[in-house]
Amino acid sequence: MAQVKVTMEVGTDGVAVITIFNPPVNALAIPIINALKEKWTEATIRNDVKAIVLTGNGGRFSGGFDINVFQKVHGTGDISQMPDVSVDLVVNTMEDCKKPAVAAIEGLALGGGLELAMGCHARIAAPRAQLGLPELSLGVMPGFGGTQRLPRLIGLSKAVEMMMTSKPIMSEEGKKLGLIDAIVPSSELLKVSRQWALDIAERRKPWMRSLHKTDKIGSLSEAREVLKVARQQVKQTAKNMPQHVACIDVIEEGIIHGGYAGVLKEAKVFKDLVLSETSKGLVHVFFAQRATSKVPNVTDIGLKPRTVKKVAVIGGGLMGSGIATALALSNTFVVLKEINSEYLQKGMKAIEANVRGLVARKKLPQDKADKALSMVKGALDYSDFKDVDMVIEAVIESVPLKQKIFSEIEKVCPPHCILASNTSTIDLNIIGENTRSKDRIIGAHFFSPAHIMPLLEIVRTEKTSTQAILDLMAVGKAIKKVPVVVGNCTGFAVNRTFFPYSQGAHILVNLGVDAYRIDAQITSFGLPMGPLQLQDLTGYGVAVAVGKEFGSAFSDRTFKSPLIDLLIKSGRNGKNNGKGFYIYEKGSKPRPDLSVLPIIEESRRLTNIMPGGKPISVTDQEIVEMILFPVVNEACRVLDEGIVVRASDLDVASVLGMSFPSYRGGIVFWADTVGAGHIYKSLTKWSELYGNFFKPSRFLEERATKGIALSAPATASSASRSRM
Ligand SMILES: C[C@H](O)CC(=O)SCCNC(=O)CCNC(=O)[C@H](O)C(C)(C)COP(=O)(O)OP(=O)(O)OC[C@H]1O[C@@H](n2cnc3c(N)ncnc32)[C@H](O)[C@@H]1OP(=O)(O)O
Repeated sequence: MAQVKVTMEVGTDGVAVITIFNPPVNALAIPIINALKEKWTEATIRNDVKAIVLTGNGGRFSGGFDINVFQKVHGTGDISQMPDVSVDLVVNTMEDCKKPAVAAIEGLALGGGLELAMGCHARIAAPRAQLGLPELSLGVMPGFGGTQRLPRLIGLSKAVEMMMTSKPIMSEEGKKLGLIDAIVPSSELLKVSRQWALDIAERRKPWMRSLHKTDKIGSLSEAREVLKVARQQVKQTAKNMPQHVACIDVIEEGIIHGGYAGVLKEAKVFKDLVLSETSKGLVHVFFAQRATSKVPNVTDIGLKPRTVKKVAVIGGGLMGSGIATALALSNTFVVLKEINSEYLQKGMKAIEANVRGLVARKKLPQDKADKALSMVKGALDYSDFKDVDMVIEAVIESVPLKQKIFSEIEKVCPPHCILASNTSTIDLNIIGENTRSKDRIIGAHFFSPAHIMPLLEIVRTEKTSTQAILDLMAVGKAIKKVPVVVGNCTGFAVNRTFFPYSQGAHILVNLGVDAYRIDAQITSFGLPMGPLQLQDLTGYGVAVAVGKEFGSAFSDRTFKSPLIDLLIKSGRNGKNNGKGFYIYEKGSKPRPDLSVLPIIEESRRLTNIMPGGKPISVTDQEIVEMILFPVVNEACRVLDEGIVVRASDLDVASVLGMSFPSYRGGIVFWADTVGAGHIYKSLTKWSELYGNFFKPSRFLEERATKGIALSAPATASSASRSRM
C-alpha cells in the first residue's frame, strides 16, 4: 500500500515544499493533518526556511477531508474523533504563520483541500484544476474556514452559489474571480510557486490573509439581500436538509461579526451537521456509489475490459435514441438501426434534439455536439453490424420480436460482439432462448431519458461471461453512467423493488384515501413526484404492460386495480395527452384534475375493499409507510435472492434510478433507520387488514425477529439461494 505521509524538503532558496501523499486523491486523513501541523511548525522555527509551498503528490492537490472519518463518527456517534483543524491548523499555524505560504494546485482542490489552499497567502494553479467546496453534498458544510474565506476571496454571490450547488469551478474561472493568483503550466507550478512565496516574504508581492479581507463582501444590506435570496432558493432545492440553511447562517455570522467569529461558529455547526441523519445518508451514498464498481469475481480477477469502439443500437424510439445519444456523446461510433426510413428519420431527429437540447441548456459546447452527431449513422439492415463490438437492442417489450432479433444478430455480428438488451422486465434467458451465444447475452437497462439518467443496470444471467460484464461496465463508465451489476429476474433490481410503489398507491386510493394527498405526502418525504403522477409521466401503456408482467410473475402479491383501465376508457393517457390524474398544460405545473374523482369512485365500487364500505382513516406518516414499506419488503426479496451484490447497490440504484432521496441514504439504508421491527409489525398488521400485498417476506421476518439490519450481508443459508 502506498505510504500516507507528508514530506518537507527545504531548498537552497529557503523555500520549504510541503507535500501531501495519500493516493489516490490526497484526502486529508487524520495522520496527514497531524503531519501537516508538525511540518509547518518545523518550517516556522527553522532558520533556513523563508517561505513555504504546499502541494499534493501525483498531480492532485487534495480531495478534501477524509470522508472515512465521517463514516467512523456515524458508526460510533463519537464526535471527538473529529480533529480541530480550522483554528489550530488553518488559522493559527498556517494563516497567522510568520512565514508566507503559497498553495501550488494541480488537478483538484476540493473541500478541506481548497480550504487549506485558502489558508495560504497565495494560490498558483495549473490549467483546468477543479476548485470547489462540495461539503453540502455530504450533508455537512465547509469546516476548515471555507464559509468565511471563499466569500472574502471571490465575493459573496459566487461563493454562496458554489457552496449551495457543491459544483466546482476550473482554475481559469478561479483566476478571474480572485481565488487563484496565477495559472501556470504544470511543469512550472513548483518553480513559480516557490518564487511567489519568496516574493511575499520579501514584500514584493502582497501578504494576503484571506480571513482578513473585506473588500469583496459588499455592504451589510447587500450581503443580507444575497443571503435572503439564497435562503428562498434552498427552500425549494434542498427540502428536508439542514446543511444549506446552516451554512448560510454561518456565512452571515462572519459578515456581521467578522471572519474569525464566523470560523468559530462554523466549527461548532460543522460538528452538529456531521452527526445529522442527512450526513449519514449522503456519506453512505458516496461510498455506496463507489462500491458498485467492485464486483466480486468480475473486477477482482485481473481481467481487463476490451475496447468497445462501435456499438449498434436497434430501435430508434425514446430509449434507443437516448442510448445512442449517450454513446455518441462519449465518442463511440453508433449505428442506429430501424425497420423503415420513417422510423429511422424519427430516431435520428430525436438524437439530434437530445444533443441540441444539451447545447441549449449550456451543458454541451457546440463543437462537442457536432462531433457527437457525426458519430451516429443510420441503418435499415445489418450490413454495418459486421464490425460492431456491442449491440444494444431497444425495441418494444415483445418476446417474439426480441427473440427474432437476437437470433439474427448472433449470425451477423463478429464472435466477440456483446449482445445486450435494454428490456426492463423480460427474462434474458427467454430473449436468448434461440441462440447459441448465451455467454454474450446481457441486459443493459437504461432509465429514461437514457442520455440524462445516471443509472445503468447491468443484468447478468448464470451464463453471461465475466468478460461481457466487465466490458459493459467499462462502456457504462465511459458514457458517464453508474453501472450496477444485478441478477436476472422479472423487473431486475429497480423496477422489481419499486413495483409496489404504484401498487401501494392504488390500494390506498381504493381504500378511500385521496389520490392527491398520497402524492403530496410522498413528495414531502422527498421523492420528486408521487406514484400517481409518476404513472401519468410514464404513460398508462407502460403501467398496463408492467402490471401484466409483474402480475404473472408475482401473482401472490399483486393488487389488481381497475383504475388505469378506467382512466384509459375515459380518454386519458397521462402526460402523453395532457390528461391523467393531473391536467398538463404547456408552461404550467400539473394541476389535480377533479374530474378524475368519479372515475376513482367507480374503481372503489368495483374493488369494494373499503372496510364496511367506508374510506379508511390514515395519518400522513401511515400513507408514506403504506407506500414505501411494501417497497422495502420487495427489496428484502431482492436481497434474499442475491439479485444485487450488496444491499448498498440497491441504495444507489434506488437513488439514481428512482430518485429516492439521497439524503435518506437509499431504500435499504432508510429502512434500517426506520427499523426492520417496525416495518415488519406494520406490514403484518396491514396484511391482516388489507391482504397479501402487504404480507412480510421471509427475509424481513427473519431480520426483524433476530434484530439484524436489513443491510447486513447475507447469511450462509441465504447466500446459497443466490442466483449469481
Ligand atoms: C472539513 C471539510 O470542509 C470537510 C471536507 O473536506 S468533506 C470532503 C470534501 N470533498 C469531497 O466531497 C470530494 C469527494 N470526492 C470526489 O468527489 C471524487 O472522489 C474526486 C472528484 C475527488 C475524484 O473522483 P474520481 O477520480 O472519479 O475517483 P473516485 O472513484 O471518486 O475516488 C477514488 C477513491 O478515492 C476515495 N476518495 C475520494 N475523495 C475522498 C475523500 N475526500 N476522503 C476519502 N476518500 C476519498 C474514494 O472513496 C475512492 O476510493 P475507492 O477507490 O476505495 O473506491
